[in-house]
Amino acid sequence: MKVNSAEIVISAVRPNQYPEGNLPEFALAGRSNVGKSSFINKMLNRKALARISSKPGKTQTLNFYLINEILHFVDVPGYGYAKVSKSERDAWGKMIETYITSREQLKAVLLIVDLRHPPSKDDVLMYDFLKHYGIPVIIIATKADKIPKSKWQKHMKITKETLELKAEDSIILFSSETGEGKDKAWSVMGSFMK
Ligand SMILES: Nc1nc2c(ncn2[C@@H]2O[C@H](COP(=O)(O)OP(=O)(O)OP(=O)(O)O)[C@@H](O)[C@H]2O)c(=O)[nH]1
Ligand SMILES: [Mg+2]
Repeated sequence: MKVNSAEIVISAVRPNQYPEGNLPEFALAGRSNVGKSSFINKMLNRKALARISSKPGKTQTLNFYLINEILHFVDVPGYGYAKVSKSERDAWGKMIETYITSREQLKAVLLIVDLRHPPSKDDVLMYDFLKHYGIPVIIIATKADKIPKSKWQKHMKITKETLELKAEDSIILFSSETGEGKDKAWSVMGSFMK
């Protein structure tokens, strides 16, 4: 897809702050620092629309981005960051659960995992949580540029097996450095927009 416009619409916590209207929506989930914001920027050809940081835990709210006036991307705060207090973690959990279970515009969750390592326990929990609520999932196995191409398929297999990926869900090898997987990601999202 050619991206002509991309803008942040709102940083929301509660449902009454979510954008109105019926545009299809795709949310990004994944471990803190795994590369969710970088994924959004690469998909949109923007250097820094979604804030990237070397410090984990940067994204704290649900950040809604409007793309080409036809869809929303939602950048979700990452999980698994050790230095987060229990009350912050609980608030995060509530915010995500409310969003996932109430947002009818949500077409699929893009679950970002690190291709270099097997999905973490938290990644597996998140995948199971999404499946429990019947949400379609697109696994984005990112940072592919950090391992040799010869190892890609082996790591993809480990990722699929660790998640026990369901047949209806897809997995896409990705790199925010090189743009690997970008066209495929747009095309899989497109199949949810018909
Ligand atoms: N080499 C390489 N580095 C990446 C890639 N994706 C992300 N990074 C780096 O990983 C770090 C974290 O990226 P972010 O996009 O901020 O991660 P995030 O998941 O949004 O993090 P939080 O918002 O804190 O949850 C940054 O230093 C990025 O430059 C990738 O595909 N390849
Ligand atoms: Mg982020």
